[in-house]
Amino acid sequence: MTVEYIRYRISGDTESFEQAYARAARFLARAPQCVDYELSRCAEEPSAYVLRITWTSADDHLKGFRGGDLFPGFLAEIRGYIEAIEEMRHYEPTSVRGAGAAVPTLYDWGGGAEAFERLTERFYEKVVADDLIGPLFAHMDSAHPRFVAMWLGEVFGGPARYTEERGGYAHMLGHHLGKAITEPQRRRWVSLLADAADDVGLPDDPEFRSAFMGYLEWGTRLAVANSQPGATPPGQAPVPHWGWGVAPPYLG
Ligand code: HEM
Repeated sequence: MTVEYIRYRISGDTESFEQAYARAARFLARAPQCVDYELSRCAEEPSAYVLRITWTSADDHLKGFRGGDLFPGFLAEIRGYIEAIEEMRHYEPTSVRGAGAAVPTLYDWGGGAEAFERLTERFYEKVVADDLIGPLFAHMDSAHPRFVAMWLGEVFGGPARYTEERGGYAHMLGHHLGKAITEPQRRRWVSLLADAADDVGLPDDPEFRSAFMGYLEWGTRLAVANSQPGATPPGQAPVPHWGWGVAPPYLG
């Protein structure tokens, strides 16, 4: 991915400039090389604008988009502003990136470490009593519920305790390899965890529960695939960080 920044200084009619870009943006929206775009206006100096376009790669932009069918229509809309460009360059994103705390993490919303520990305690009480998946956990460590709470906490935006104290993704993966988990077992696992979430009073608002269940659906499908005989999943990978998706809590 590459990020293109185009800085403009518009002398005169800024409204026409914004309207021209609103029309040009229709071509960006249809371009498979374009990840996203945003035109921002300077608050301190309203004649200054920055257009940010994320492209799948610089080559995709320069050869794919510029050489493709959409470019002539795009250019026709904004040709009159080429003289007003002060900078037009590609930037490679660095590893310094992240989200602030304006939106709470699922971990905080869910109630933090204590809530996830209550959840897994209750969950594994149900698991060991279950005829379909109980036998898989017959030899589980008594600290297992706490370890899984640490994993879930880290995934949902809490401290990286599973990585720091337990070995991260590679360790979690090692526990699933060769277990040959079946689809009915996966479903039961998800269903018992959802029941446990109700039992211990995890938030039941639609936003939290849909994000929570989304992760469980994703994670359990991976667990099934990785547990099959002969599966060769990547041995090292980052612990996923799950967010709210398209429906964060409505904060007014
Ligand atoms: C989102 C899905 C899942 C997550 C996040 C998850 C998480 C984990 C973690 C973190 C461990 C290792 C705990 C430790 O450090 O000791 C573990 C072990 C294990 N998991 Fe999962 N798991 C998932 C799905 C499943 C499913 C669907 C099954 C089977 C139905 C399963 C069966 C097991 C078993 C049998 C172990 C080893 C237990 C033992 O210590 O004997 N997991 N899981």
